[in-house]
Amino acid sequence: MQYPKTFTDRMQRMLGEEEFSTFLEALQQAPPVSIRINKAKATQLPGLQPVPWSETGYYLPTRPSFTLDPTLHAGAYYVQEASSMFVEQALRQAVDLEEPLQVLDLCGAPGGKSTLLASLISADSLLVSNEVIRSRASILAENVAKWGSGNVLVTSNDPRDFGRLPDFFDVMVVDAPCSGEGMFRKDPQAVGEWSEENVNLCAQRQQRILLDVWEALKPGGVLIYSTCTWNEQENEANMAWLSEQEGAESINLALQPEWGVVPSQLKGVEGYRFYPHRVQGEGFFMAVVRKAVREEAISHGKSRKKKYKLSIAGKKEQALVADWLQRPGQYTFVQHGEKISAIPENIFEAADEVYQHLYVLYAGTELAEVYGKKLKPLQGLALSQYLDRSVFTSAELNLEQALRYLRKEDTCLGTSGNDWLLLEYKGLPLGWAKQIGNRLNNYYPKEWRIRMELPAALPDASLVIR
Ligand SMILES: C[S@@+](CC[C@H](N)C(=O)[O-])C[C@H]1O[C@@H](n2cnc3c(N)ncnc32)[C@H](O)[C@@H]1O
Repeated sequence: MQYPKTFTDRMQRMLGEEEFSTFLEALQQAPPVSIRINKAKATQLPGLQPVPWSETGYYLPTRPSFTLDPTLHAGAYYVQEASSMFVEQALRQAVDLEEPLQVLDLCGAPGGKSTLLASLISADSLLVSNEVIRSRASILAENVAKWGSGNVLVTSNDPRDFGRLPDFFDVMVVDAPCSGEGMFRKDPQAVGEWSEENVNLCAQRQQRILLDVWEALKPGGVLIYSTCTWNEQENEANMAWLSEQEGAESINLALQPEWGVVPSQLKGVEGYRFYPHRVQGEGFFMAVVRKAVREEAISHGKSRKKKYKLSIAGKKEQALVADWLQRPGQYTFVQHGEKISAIPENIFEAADEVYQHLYVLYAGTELAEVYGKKLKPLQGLALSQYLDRSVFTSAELNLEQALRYLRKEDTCLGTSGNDWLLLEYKGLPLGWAKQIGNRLNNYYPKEWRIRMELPAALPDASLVIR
């Protein structure tokens, strides 16, 4: 692979002659494959090598066909590049995760950081997972629903819209769009798209994004900034600029030497660099800063609102869905058109505030759609970590049946009746089917279906154990 000369010259200056050659060698190696498991759905994987800075990340010895593993579709794990799991250290070291928090993941799609954040924050915390590009926001909503934590709102707004929520978030993750130098090994197309001019454009865009959302961070709140590129402009220089411009203070993280993470400093702000010859992972940069606390705290409209944007579901509808989730008393059931969703009661006020100002695509746990006097259970419920499975009739599928179901093919299990059936694979719910006599109607969401043709021989590729 040929890399642009301005890029290699800069990396050589940055790393020095000797280290630069090991760096170039590492770029020729196959990228490692890693996953992060959803502890609420799957157990730890003792046979696999852990990602050192993550409690739930593992390396796989080879790349399986993830599409053919129904447990991935069940939200039991997420395929995530190992370096980016380092966000976990920022959360664990710089934030009190026991506290109820309002967290924003600004550049959220496809959902690697969001699903990680959802696993780390407490059940009383709200995660707003945003993605400005609408088509990508739908993929984000799909991955959030599969993860099933129920305390996430997926929004699709431009960063500037967050100015409507001043001093709202305790924590913000800005995993900014960047020039992607750290992805050169994994994605050769990134090499073709790279230019010095694009680096400058990215750096300017990142500054704009940071300024746009800064107002939404509470004084004393924590910003986690990351990119998957190595040039200083998009990384340390942007953080130093933010610190000068807005008085942000650097938060320094404790590093284990064996991790191989390289700390960097510019104008008092510390950053963390990931190089493929030092870590098992792709190129990555992260820095953590705290917004200065103002002398005078500004009141931010905590007074009780008169009119809520969210509508509470009718008593009749609430009674029908109330026992579908474990601990139903902890939720507020809301209705939007035909759809009934559950929002944890403790985050209802904050969720409503988000609804007042942003475009919300997915909220909490989508439970059911009302049709006539009946309810149709929704995919969000099947994948919820809090689904009360004892309420529904379920059926275990074998691998081929599970994959055919996920392809949205018609399925026949030799059952009969007219119930809703929760279809499972290895004890993990995949979705719903409706029995009509001895026929089964497949209710898997059509936008989520597997499009790949099934191979003649199906290997049991499932990675996790329930
Ligand atoms: C590095 S990716 C995010 C990856 C994601 N955080 C994850 O861990 O899966 C950057 C995201 O920023 C979005 N984006 C592009 N332009 C943007 C802009 N002007 N403001 C905010 N986000 C933008 C992209 O669509 C992309 O999804």
